[in-house]
Amino acid sequence: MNKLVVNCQQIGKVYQDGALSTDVLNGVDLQLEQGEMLAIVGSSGSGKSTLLHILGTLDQASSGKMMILEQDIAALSRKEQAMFRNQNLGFIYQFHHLLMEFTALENTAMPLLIAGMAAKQAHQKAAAMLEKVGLSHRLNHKPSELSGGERQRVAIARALVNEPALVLADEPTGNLDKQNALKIYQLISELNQTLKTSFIVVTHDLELAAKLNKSAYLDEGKLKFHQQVRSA
Ligand SMILES: Nc1ncnc2c1ncn2[C@@H]1O[C@H](COP(=O)(O)OP(=O)(O)OP(=O)(O)O)[C@@H](O)[C@H]1O
Repeated sequence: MNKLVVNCQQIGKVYQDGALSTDVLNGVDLQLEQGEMLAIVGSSGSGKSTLLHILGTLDQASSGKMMILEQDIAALSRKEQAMFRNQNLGFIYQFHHLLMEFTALENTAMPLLIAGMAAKQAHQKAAAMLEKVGLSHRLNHKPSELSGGERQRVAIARALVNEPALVLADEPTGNLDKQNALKIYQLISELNQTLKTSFIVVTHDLELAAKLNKSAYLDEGKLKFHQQVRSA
């Protein structure tokens, strides 16, 4: 068995707002091996984004145990968690969240600069990653000068530039037409094959979900797995 990138046991999440308490997750178990790609589907409000935020160490579970890359996340301070995120995790959102005043190259280099890499080396790595996503001819374009699909590819390049072991994607194709959505899937799949990156993808797109190694749906606060559709 490959290394476990995610190992969660009985994750629970209750949002508490004064007297109002909302039970969202209620015993999520999840194991993901290095290089696996998991799709999570589920109805609106079932807790998909909540789970993704917890897995991304951006929010805390109310109960349960979570190991990411064999690290007990609860044992880390907030500062250590931020460093852990920067070094090990990548994030892709439905809306790209690129910085509008910066070019594709500068946006992509950002995680490396934050990690302390020298600007020249960071820009070289960013350019190489933008080439992988087919954008070497758009390095100096700002987000407003790129198409929707191109912006999403920059966001993917930025998520992958520091070679994270795990990428968490929230509706990565939700904002794209069918053709661009397919291109994004192909890109994710290629990067998964070449870099052995693991992906957890929250999506409403059942066609996309069916293409990944594993898929599960969130229901009544628990993850229920569909039969594995293809091996890693
Ligand atoms: N900060 C919060 N405080 C209280 N309740 C919250 C909070 N954040 C989310 N919720 C509730 O938790 C539930 C799950 O929300 P979440 O955003 O995780 O669902 P989702 O499955 O991602 O939905 P969608 O597919 O519509 O994006 C919802 O009922 C939501 O109202």
